[in-house]
Amino acid sequence: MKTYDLERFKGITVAMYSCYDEKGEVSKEAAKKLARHYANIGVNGLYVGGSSGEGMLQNVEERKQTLEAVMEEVGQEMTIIAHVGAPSTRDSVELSKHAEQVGAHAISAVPSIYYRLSPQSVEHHWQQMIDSTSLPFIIYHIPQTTGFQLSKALLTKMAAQDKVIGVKISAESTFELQQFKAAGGDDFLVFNGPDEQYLAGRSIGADGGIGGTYGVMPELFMKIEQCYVEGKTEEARKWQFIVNDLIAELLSFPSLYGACKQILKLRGLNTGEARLPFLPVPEAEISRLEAINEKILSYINQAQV
Ligand SMILES: CC(=O)N[C@@H]([C@@H](O)[C@H](O)[C@H](O)CO)[C@@H](O)CC(=O)C(=O)O
Repeated sequence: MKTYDLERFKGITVAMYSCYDEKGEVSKEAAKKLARHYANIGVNGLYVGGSSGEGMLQNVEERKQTLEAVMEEVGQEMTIIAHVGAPSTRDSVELSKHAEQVGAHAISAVPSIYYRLSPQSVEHHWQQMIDSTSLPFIIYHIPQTTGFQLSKALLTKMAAQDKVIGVKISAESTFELQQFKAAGGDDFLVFNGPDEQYLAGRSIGADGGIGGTYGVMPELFMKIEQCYVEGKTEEARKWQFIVNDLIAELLSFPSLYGACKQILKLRGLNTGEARLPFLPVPEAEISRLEAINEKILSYINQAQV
């Protein structure tokens, strides 16, 4: 049995978008406002500095500032997972130590990116972070961006450590999710990554989900979760299908992050532009996005979680 409190990580965790000012610099103020918004809705946790959080497009200092803002605002109310993965092990360890200093509840990391690494290198990279703090560690498996295919053998080896409490799987295979859950065992958490298959992930063994599009409609994912827990399968499917149509529309913009951040802006939560190379919503497409925002708000109203 793991010695960490695993319950606190279950449920809906928003992969929080980055927050910048008008000059494109990290805005602690905007990050606090956004984090507060999610806390007020009743979201369980935040995943800070991951893919949606553009951690890989920020330097170490910017990543620290973002995490500090979130911890200062909601660190006592929500479960905060700090994504500390960086191309170099050195930066990843520095971010891990910082996450512990500011009180994050767990650290998480992708394998190092750009270079094609051996499983031994990735294991060593992760182990350096794990050994640098007393925090629990969540593996972030996203092979479509990192190019690293995590094997069941390496997952099983890592999961044997008390500190390695789970894996966030953004690969689109529920088979793999189920296999990783089986390999990790009952006291090993599996987080669904693809938002389009939250319900499928839960049904096949995920303990919760971490997702980027949750950021503009956490209430709808909380609704799916509520229906799932209450055994209302048909209703859960209905909401998942609604969410999927919305995600399909969001994915039709030049960048998903740009579209989601523009939606937040329409709601008075100005998080700045997505950082380049992620493109903002073109001026000519703003009215289409406004219509999508209205649709999402109307579904949120109907969901009433
Ligand atoms: C490949 C990818 O970026 N997947 C996203 C999803 O939230 C994704 O944006 C969503 O399912 C829409 O396709 C998450 O799994 C990533 C995530 O949670 C993160 O921001 O770290």
